[in-house]
Amino acid sequence: MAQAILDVMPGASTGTVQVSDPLNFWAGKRVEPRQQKNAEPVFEPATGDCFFLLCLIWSKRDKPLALVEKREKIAKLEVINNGKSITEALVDIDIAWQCIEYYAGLAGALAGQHVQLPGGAFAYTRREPLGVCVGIGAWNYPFQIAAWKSAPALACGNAMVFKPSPFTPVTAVILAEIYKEAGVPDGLFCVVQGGAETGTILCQHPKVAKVSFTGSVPTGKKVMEMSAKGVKQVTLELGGKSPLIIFKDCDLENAVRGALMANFLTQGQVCCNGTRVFVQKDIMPQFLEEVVKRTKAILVGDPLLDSTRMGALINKPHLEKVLGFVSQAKLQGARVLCGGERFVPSDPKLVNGYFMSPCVLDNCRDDMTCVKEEIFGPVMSVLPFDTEEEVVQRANNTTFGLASGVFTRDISRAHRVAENLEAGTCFINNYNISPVEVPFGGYKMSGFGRENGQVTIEYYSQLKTVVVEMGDVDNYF
Ligand SMILES: NC(=O)C1=CN([C@@H]2O[C@H](COP(=O)(O)OP(=O)(O)OC[C@H]3O[C@@H](n4cnc5c(N)ncnc54)[C@H](O)[C@@H]3O)[C@@H](O)[C@H]2O)C=CC1
Ligand SMILES: NCCCC(=O)O
Repeated sequence: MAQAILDVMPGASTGTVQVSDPLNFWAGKRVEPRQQKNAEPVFEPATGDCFFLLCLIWSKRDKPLALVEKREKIAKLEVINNGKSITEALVDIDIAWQCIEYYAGLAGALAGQHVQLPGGAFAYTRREPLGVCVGIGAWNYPFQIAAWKSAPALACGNAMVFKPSPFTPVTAVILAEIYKEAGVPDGLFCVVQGGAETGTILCQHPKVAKVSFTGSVPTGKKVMEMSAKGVKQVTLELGGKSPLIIFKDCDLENAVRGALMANFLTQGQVCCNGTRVFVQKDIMPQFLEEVVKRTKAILVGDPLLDSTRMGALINKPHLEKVLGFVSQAKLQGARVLCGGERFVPSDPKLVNGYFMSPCVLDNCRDDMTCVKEEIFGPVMSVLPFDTEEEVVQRANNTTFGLASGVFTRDISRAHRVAENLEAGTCFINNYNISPVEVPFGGYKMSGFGRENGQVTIEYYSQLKTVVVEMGDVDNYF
């Protein structure tokens, strides 16, 4: 069971862990897939070695041990599977735990409304579950995404079948076991492994009432299309190309920190990253000097070491894709101020890992591919601007709308810019913090629906109106 995986962890170091336990969770226990075919290797990003064989087809039809106690072990597994640094993985597990606590608390606060009607009649509303919800996760925050989707779903009385990304199948099943230990009835939270085919089966299943998806825009469109056929509700957390606007009156030190937070968490593989960094021309030289100095100082390497600040990208094709964006940016006239190359750590066991040096691009223009498309890697594009009006117009000139940020000491400007930016979140004088109390989700092609915050209850429940007559029926016939 989970212990089997978790018990190997105390002595674990990068390159030593092999996972052999089944990773599907059905009817209260780990189970092997019914058809053991199409096994695909899952690679450890830091070493490039296979550490698990995942069967992609699932044909099944038909006193709590706190998460906080398992925190470090889950974080280590997350690192081995995803490649992010242990420092970040621990934060991710904490956020997952806070999310579960938050919605467990909100469960008892679900309430309807009482409406008085003429003649003593009245009506009330009830929040009821939707039924079976499907969660489809991405590989950048495997455990956290499973928690963000399942916690509100279960709090509202639904069941959830969760499908992790086939690149990061390892930790969702541990969440299932934690729920079981906490008393969640068998079958209420299941984990099904697989890729597009499994995701399609889940989205098309007639007994599924809702799909909550995190991933790319093209796949999100397919999920929406399939769900539409069954009139299923959908939450879509898709990609982004978010603007971060830095005005000359900012606290420069904080703005630089914010730009790093906006670009380099999880090796830059974060949907809400502020990858278009607009800097007011007057402070461009100081900003670039400081941001480059700090970017060069980011320690890339073994993600299980406490000192490491940036680990490995998710897989080889993705690393090549990100490096390809940098090459294309150069061809289109961008200047690489630092990084943007494959990085080979000195530790021999990491030579085949998917590491790259974090990159800052200068001389960028709005029409460049690196400025228009989601790179999903550690690549920051810096763009100069003159006026507030101009920068807001340029910031909004994108089909995405997930997040945005502004650094300024002018409080009126900060709120005006926040109002005018077309994005689901605007950070003022910070970036990429994820308090569970705060709704998270997109505008435009970054999706719709929300995760986190009280409002998410509305996306995992339906409202029933009960009308009560206290007198005689008024009969027209
Ligand atoms: N919004 C975000 O947080 C994320 C965005 N991305 C973006 O997407 C790009 C591609 O990454 P992928 O992992 O291939 O993303 P993807 O969007 O294809 O996959 C996300 C999830 O959807 C599942 N899936 C794939 N095809 C499906 C289908 N037809 N029906 C139902 N489920 C399906 C996958 O198995 C995975 O669990 C990345 O390079 C990045 O730009 C990737 C991960 C997270
Ligand atoms: N902690 C932020 C998660 C955002 C994302 O899913 O990419």
